[in-house]
Amino acid sequence: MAPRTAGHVAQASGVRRSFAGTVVLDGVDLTVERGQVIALLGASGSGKSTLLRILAGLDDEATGEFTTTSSQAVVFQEHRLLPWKRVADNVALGVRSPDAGERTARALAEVGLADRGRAWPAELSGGQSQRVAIARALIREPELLLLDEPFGALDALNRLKMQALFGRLQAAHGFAALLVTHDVEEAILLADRLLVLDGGRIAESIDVDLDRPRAVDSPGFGALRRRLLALLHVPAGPDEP
Ligand SMILES: Nc1ncnc2c1ncn2[C@@H]1O[C@H](COP(=O)(O)OP(=O)(O)OP(=O)(O)O)[C@@H](O)[C@H]1O
Repeated sequence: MAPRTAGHVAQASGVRRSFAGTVVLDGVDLTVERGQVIALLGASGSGKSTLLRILAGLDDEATGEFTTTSSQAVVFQEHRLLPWKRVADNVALGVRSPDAGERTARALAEVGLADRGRAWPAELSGGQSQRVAIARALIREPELLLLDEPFGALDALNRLKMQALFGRLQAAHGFAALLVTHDVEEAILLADRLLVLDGGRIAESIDVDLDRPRAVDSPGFGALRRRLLALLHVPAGPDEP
Protein backbone atom coordinates (compact mmCIF):
# COMPACT_ATOMS: atom_id res chain seq x y z
CA MET A 1 0.00 0.00 0.00
CA ALA A 2 1.19 3.49 -0.84
CA PRO A 3 1.49 6.02 2.01
CA ARG A 4 -1.61 8.12 2.52
CA THR A 5 -1.37 11.63 1.11
CA ALA A 6 -2.02 14.40 3.62
CA GLY A 7 -5.57 15.69 3.25
CA HIS A 8 -6.92 12.47 1.80
CA VAL A 9 -8.63 9.80 3.80
CA ALA A 10 -9.04 7.46 0.85
CA GLN A 11 -7.46 7.26 -2.53
CA ALA A 12 -7.82 4.73 -5.31
CA SER A 13 -6.12 4.60 -8.66
CA GLY A 14 -6.70 2.09 -11.45
CA VAL A 15 -8.66 -0.26 -9.23
CA ARG A 16 -9.80 -3.39 -11.04
CA ARG A 17 -11.89 -6.31 -9.90
CA SER A 18 -13.32 -9.24 -11.82
CA PHE A 19 -15.50 -12.11 -10.70
CA ALA A 20 -15.04 -15.36 -12.64
CA GLY A 21 -13.69 -13.51 -15.64
CA THR A 22 -16.37 -10.82 -15.65
CA VAL A 23 -14.90 -7.37 -15.18
CA VAL A 24 -16.85 -5.33 -12.63
CA LEU A 25 -14.38 -2.53 -11.88
CA ASP A 26 -12.18 -1.54 -14.79
CA GLY A 27 -9.86 1.17 -13.55
CA VAL A 28 -11.54 3.22 -10.84
CA ASP A 29 -9.89 6.43 -9.68
CA LEU A 30 -11.25 8.06 -6.56
CA THR A 31 -10.17 10.45 -3.84
CA VAL A 32 -12.01 11.20 -0.62
CA GLU A 33 -10.75 14.37 1.04
CA ARG A 34 -10.74 14.82 4.79
CA GLY A 35 -14.26 15.74 5.92
CA GLN A 36 -15.77 15.28 2.46
CA VAL A 37 -19.03 13.40 1.89
CA ILE A 38 -19.14 11.50 -1.38
CA ALA A 39 -22.24 9.72 -2.63
CA LEU A 40 -21.58 6.79 -4.93
CA LEU A 41 -24.41 6.05 -7.34
CA GLY A 42 -24.84 3.68 -10.25
CA ALA A 43 -27.16 1.07 -11.67
CA SER A 44 -27.71 -2.16 -9.80
CA GLY A 45 -24.69 -4.37 -10.38
CA SER A 46 -22.41 -1.49 -11.39
CA GLY A 47 -19.96 -2.38 -8.62
CA LYS A 48 -20.73 0.14 -5.87
CA SER A 49 -20.64 -2.38 -3.03
CA THR A 50 -17.59 -4.03 -4.52
CA LEU A 51 -15.73 -0.71 -4.51
CA LEU A 52 -16.80 0.06 -0.94
CA ARG A 53 -15.66 -3.38 0.23
CA ILE A 54 -12.29 -2.85 -1.44
CA LEU A 55 -11.82 0.49 0.34
CA ALA A 56 -12.93 -1.12 3.61
CA GLY A 57 -10.19 -3.72 3.23
CA LEU A 58 -12.70 -6.55 2.84
CA ASP A 59 -11.55 -7.71 -0.60
CA ASP A 60 -8.13 -9.29 -1.12
CA GLU A 61 -8.41 -9.81 -4.84
CA ALA A 62 -8.72 -6.31 -6.24
CA THR A 63 -5.74 -4.90 -8.15
CA GLY A 64 -4.55 -1.33 -8.58
CA GLU A 65 -3.53 1.15 -5.94
CA PHE A 66 -5.75 2.05 -3.06
CA THR A 67 -5.17 3.36 0.36
CA THR A 68 -7.52 4.41 3.12
CA THR A 69 -7.03 5.81 6.58
CA SER A 70 -6.99 3.15 9.26
CA SER A 71 -9.43 5.33 11.20
CA GLN A 72 -12.53 4.07 9.44
CA ALA A 73 -15.78 2.33 10.20
CA VAL A 74 -18.33 0.60 8.00
CA VAL A 75 -22.12 0.70 8.19
CA PHE A 76 -24.07 -1.81 6.10
CA GLN A 77 -27.69 -1.94 5.05
CA GLU A 78 -28.30 -4.58 7.72
CA HIS A 79 -27.37 -3.46 11.20
CA ARG A 80 -25.21 -6.55 11.93
CA LEU A 81 -25.66 -6.21 15.69
CA LEU A 82 -24.78 -9.22 17.82
CA PRO A 83 -28.13 -10.51 19.12
CA TRP A 84 -26.65 -11.95 22.32
CA LYS A 85 -25.21 -8.62 23.44
CA ARG A 86 -27.15 -5.71 24.84
CA VAL A 87 -27.27 -2.51 22.79
CA ALA A 88 -24.58 -0.76 24.89
CA ASP A 89 -22.27 -3.78 24.63
CA ASN A 90 -22.72 -3.84 20.87
CA VAL A 91 -21.73 -0.18 20.68
CA ALA A 92 -18.74 -0.63 22.97
CA LEU A 93 -17.50 -3.78 21.25
CA GLY A 94 -13.74 -3.66 20.96
CA VAL A 95 -13.43 -0.30 22.75
CA ARG A 96 -10.93 -0.86 25.53
CA SER A 97 -10.42 2.60 26.98
CA PRO A 98 -11.30 3.28 30.66
CA ASP A 99 -13.95 5.79 29.54
CA ALA A 100 -15.69 3.24 27.28
CA GLY A 101 -18.87 3.51 29.35
CA GLU A 102 -19.05 7.28 29.00
CA ARG A 103 -18.25 7.12 25.31
CA THR A 104 -20.97 4.53 24.77
CA ALA A 105 -23.52 6.68 26.59
CA ARG A 106 -22.52 9.70 24.53
CA ALA A 107 -22.70 7.80 21.23
CA LEU A 108 -26.14 6.41 22.09
CA ALA A 109 -27.37 9.86 23.12
CA GLU A 110 -26.13 11.29 19.83
CA VAL A 111 -28.29 8.88 17.86
CA GLY A 112 -31.30 9.50 20.10
CA LEU A 113 -31.16 6.24 22.05
CA ALA A 114 -29.85 7.38 25.43
CA ASP A 115 -32.32 5.16 27.29
CA ARG A 116 -31.94 1.95 25.25
CA GLY A 117 -28.47 0.80 26.27
CA ARG A 118 -29.78 -2.16 28.25
CA ALA A 119 -32.17 -3.32 25.52
CA TRP A 120 -31.49 -6.37 23.37
CA PRO A 121 -31.21 -5.86 19.60
CA ALA A 122 -34.37 -7.95 19.07
CA GLU A 123 -36.32 -5.36 21.07
CA LEU A 124 -35.47 -2.54 18.64
CA SER A 125 -37.18 -1.38 15.47
CA GLY A 126 -35.31 -1.38 12.17
CA GLY A 127 -34.63 2.34 12.43
CA GLN A 128 -33.42 2.05 16.03
CA SER A 129 -31.14 -0.85 15.10
CA GLN A 130 -29.58 1.22 12.36
CA ARG A 131 -29.07 4.07 14.85
CA VAL A 132 -27.17 1.63 17.06
CA ALA A 133 -25.06 0.59 14.08
CA ILE A 134 -24.19 4.26 13.55
CA ALA A 135 -23.39 4.71 17.25
CA ARG A 136 -21.10 1.68 17.04
CA ALA A 137 -19.27 3.37 14.17
CA LEU A 138 -19.21 6.83 15.83
CA ILE A 139 -17.71 5.65 19.11
CA ARG A 140 -14.47 5.01 17.21
CA GLU A 141 -14.39 8.64 16.10
CA PRO A 142 -13.51 7.59 12.56
CA GLU A 143 -11.98 9.92 9.98
CA LEU A 144 -13.87 7.99 7.32
CA LEU A 145 -17.26 6.31 7.37
CA LEU A 146 -18.01 3.79 4.62
CA LEU A 147 -21.76 3.33 4.31
CA ASP A 148 -23.41 0.79 2.01
CA GLU A 149 -27.09 1.69 1.54
CA PRO A 150 -27.34 2.43 5.28
CA PHE A 151 -30.96 3.61 5.11
CA GLY A 152 -32.03 1.43 2.19
CA ALA A 153 -34.10 -0.99 4.25
CA LEU A 154 -36.01 1.70 6.17
CA ASP A 155 -39.45 3.07 5.42
CA ALA A 156 -39.63 6.51 3.80
CA LEU A 157 -40.27 8.45 7.03
CA ASN A 158 -37.47 6.74 8.93
CA ARG A 159 -35.14 7.28 6.01
CA LEU A 160 -35.79 11.03 6.12
CA LYS A 161 -35.11 11.08 9.86
CA MET A 162 -31.90 9.14 9.42
CA GLN A 163 -30.73 11.42 6.63
CA ALA A 164 -31.27 14.42 8.89
CA LEU A 165 -29.44 12.66 11.72
CA PHE A 166 -26.54 11.79 9.43
CA GLY A 167 -26.30 15.43 8.33
CA ARG A 168 -26.18 16.63 11.95
CA LEU A 169 -23.60 14.05 12.98
CA GLN A 170 -21.40 14.83 10.00
CA ALA A 171 -21.55 18.56 10.74
CA ALA A 172 -20.71 17.94 14.40
CA HIS A 173 -17.89 15.41 13.90
CA GLY A 174 -16.56 16.35 10.48
CA PHE A 175 -15.90 12.78 9.38
CA ALA A 176 -15.50 12.02 5.69
CA ALA A 177 -17.94 9.55 4.21
CA LEU A 178 -18.39 7.39 1.17
CA LEU A 179 -22.11 6.73 0.93
CA VAL A 180 -23.40 4.10 -1.48
CA THR A 181 -27.00 4.87 -2.25
CA HIS A 182 -29.76 4.28 -4.80
CA ASP A 183 -31.60 7.31 -3.55
CA VAL A 184 -30.88 10.33 -5.73
CA GLU A 185 -32.47 12.79 -3.29
CA GLU A 186 -30.51 11.36 -0.38
CA ALA A 187 -27.32 11.75 -2.38
CA ILE A 188 -28.01 15.42 -3.17
CA LEU A 189 -29.16 16.19 0.39
CA LEU A 190 -26.04 14.80 2.01
CA ALA A 191 -23.09 14.80 -0.36
CA ASP A 192 -20.43 17.32 -1.32
CA ARG A 193 -19.73 15.31 -4.45
CA LEU A 194 -21.70 12.78 -6.48
CA LEU A 195 -19.91 10.00 -8.32
CA VAL A 196 -21.65 7.83 -10.88
CA LEU A 197 -20.20 4.39 -11.49
CA ASP A 198 -20.88 3.03 -14.96
CA GLY A 199 -19.05 0.59 -17.18
CA GLY A 200 -16.58 -0.22 -14.40
CA ARG A 201 -15.38 3.36 -14.06
CA ILE A 202 -16.36 6.64 -12.46
CA ALA A 203 -18.33 7.97 -15.41
CA GLU A 204 -19.33 11.26 -13.82
CA SER A 205 -18.26 13.45 -10.92
CA ILE A 206 -20.52 16.31 -9.87
CA ASP A 207 -19.80 18.80 -7.10
CA VAL A 208 -22.92 19.76 -5.15
CA ASP A 209 -22.70 23.47 -4.50
CA LEU A 210 -26.07 23.90 -2.77
CA ASP A 211 -26.15 25.63 0.63
CA ARG A 212 -26.85 23.54 3.74
CA PRO A 213 -29.09 22.53 5.29
CA ARG A 214 -30.61 21.33 2.03
CA ALA A 215 -34.17 20.41 1.20
CA VAL A 216 -35.73 18.91 -1.89
CA ASP A 217 -37.27 22.31 -2.62
CA SER A 218 -33.95 24.19 -2.28
CA PRO A 219 -33.09 26.24 -5.38
CA GLY A 220 -31.06 24.13 -7.77
CA PHE A 221 -32.10 20.83 -6.21
CA GLY A 222 -34.58 19.86 -8.93
CA ALA A 223 -32.17 20.60 -11.77
CA LEU A 224 -29.46 18.50 -10.16
CA ARG A 225 -31.94 15.71 -9.49
CA ARG A 226 -33.00 15.65 -13.15
CA ARG A 227 -29.38 15.64 -14.30
CA LEU A 228 -28.55 12.74 -12.02
CA LEU A 229 -31.61 10.72 -13.02
CA ALA A 230 -30.70 11.21 -16.68
CA LEU A 231 -27.16 9.97 -15.98
CA LEU A 232 -28.66 6.92 -14.27
CA HIS A 233 -31.06 6.42 -17.20
CA VAL A 234 -34.08 6.77 -14.91
CA PRO A 235 -37.15 8.70 -16.14
CA ALA A 236 -37.66 11.81 -13.99
CA GLY A 237 -41.33 10.91 -13.39
CA PRO A 238 -44.75 12.21 -14.38
CA ASP A 239 -44.84 14.88 -11.68
CA GLU A 240 -41.75 16.59 -13.00
CA PRO A 241 -42.29 20.03 -14.54
N1 LIG B 1 -18.55 -12.35 -4.32
C1 LIG B 1 -18.99 -12.26 -5.57
N2 LIG B 1 -18.93 -13.30 -6.41
C2 LIG B 1 -19.33 -13.20 -7.69
N3 LIG B 1 -19.83 -12.07 -8.23
C3 LIG B 1 -19.92 -11.01 -7.45
C4 LIG B 1 -19.51 -11.02 -6.08
N4 LIG B 1 -19.70 -9.79 -5.54
C5 LIG B 1 -20.23 -9.04 -6.53
N5 LIG B 1 -20.35 -9.76 -7.67
C6 LIG B 1 -20.87 -9.26 -8.95
O1 LIG B 1 -20.28 -8.01 -9.22
C7 LIG B 1 -21.22 -7.12 -9.78
C8 LIG B 1 -21.28 -5.85 -8.95
O2 LIG B 1 -21.85 -6.16 -7.68
P1 LIG B 1 -22.03 -5.05 -6.58
O3 LIG B 1 -22.74 -5.69 -5.43
O4 LIG B 1 -20.75 -4.39 -6.32
O5 LIG B 1 -22.99 -4.03 -7.33
P2 LIG B 1 -23.82 -2.80 -6.77
O6 LIG B 1 -23.60 -1.68 -7.70
O7 LIG B 1 -23.50 -2.58 -5.34
O8 LIG B 1 -25.30 -3.36 -6.93
P3 LIG B 1 -26.63 -3.06 -6.10
O9 LIG B 1 -26.94 -1.62 -6.36
O10 LIG B 1 -27.64 -3.98 -6.73
O11 LIG B 1 -26.36 -3.37 -4.66
C9 LIG B 1 -22.53 -7.88 -9.87
O12 LIG B 1 -22.68 -8.39 -11.17
C10 LIG B 1 -22.35 -9.00 -8.89
O13 LIG B 1 -23.09 -10.13 -9.27
